[in-house]
Amino acid sequence: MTTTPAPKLHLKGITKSFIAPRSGQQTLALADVSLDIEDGEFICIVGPSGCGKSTVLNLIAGLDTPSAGVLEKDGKAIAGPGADRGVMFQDYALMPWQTVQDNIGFGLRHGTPGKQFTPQQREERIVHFIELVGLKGSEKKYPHQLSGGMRQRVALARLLANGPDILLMDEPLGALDAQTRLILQIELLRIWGQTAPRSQRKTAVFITHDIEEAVFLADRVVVMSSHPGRVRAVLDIDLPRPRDEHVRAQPRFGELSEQIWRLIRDEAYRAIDGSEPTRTEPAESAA
Ligand SMILES: Nc1ncnc2c1ncn2[C@@H]1O[C@H](COP(=O)(O)OP(=O)(O)OP(=O)(O)O)[C@@H](O)[C@H]1O
Repeated sequence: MTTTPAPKLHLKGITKSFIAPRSGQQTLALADVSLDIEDGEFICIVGPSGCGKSTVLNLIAGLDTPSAGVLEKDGKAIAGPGADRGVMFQDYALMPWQTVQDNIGFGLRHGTPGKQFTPQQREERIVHFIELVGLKGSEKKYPHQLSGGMRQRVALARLLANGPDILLMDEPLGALDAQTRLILQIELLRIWGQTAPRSQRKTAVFITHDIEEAVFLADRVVVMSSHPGRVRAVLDIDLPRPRDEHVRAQPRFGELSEQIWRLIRDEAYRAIDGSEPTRTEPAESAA
């Protein structure tokens, strides 16, 4: 009898409550969130503001613990942060007093249990990842000398240099201008390895508010709803890979984007000002 391998990430019935220290008021951020993510999958999570996207990511990163439910990586409970899961945020989180190469090499210098690099290995990795993210020639620059897009390339190189097998990204492109963002979406797929076999790709969990970004990047899009945060739908993005900017012109790209927008628009309107959307077509039930 053959046994099926455990999913890369397994979330079952996850609940997360926050209790305000002073008032004692409880916020139910997540309720009964279940999701399996396979090795090498690119998952995007979208949903209205406050639906718990960052909370899900922080739990997987081990930066917080669930109030209830099962949270496993490779069949083992996630008990805290680890070098096997790298996190990248919107605000670069670079050290301003260090050069590009020193920022990228930071985690390598300090090492992690079971993962130590010799000085030569460190140098080789820094050079490799600087080239991979397209920063050759900027090694000695400081963050203030870089554009926002270049800073996020540094953050991505630092994330990859540490060799995690899961990439956790919380709106990493959210602060960039529209053109830079489109370019970095394409770059991210290249760096992730969309032309490589699935077995060589890293598992990626990517949070975004941008529906088209999610459709462009993802193998599957998880749509969340809020109060409390739940998984409302999981959509397969059946657009072929490798993808480039031309995929946006495909009718299927528009259909998928529209389908996701229909799932979140009522809550998105309410999150802004409590208003209801003006309907231009019959309301659709959740998938
Ligand atoms: N440390 C915390 N203490 C108290 N409440 C929290 C904490 N972190 C998150 N929350 C609450 O949990 C809910 C989910 O927050 P979370 O940041 O995960 O949502 P989100 O979908 O990532 O939001 P956004 O899209 O605005 O970034 C919100 O109601 C938020 O106020």
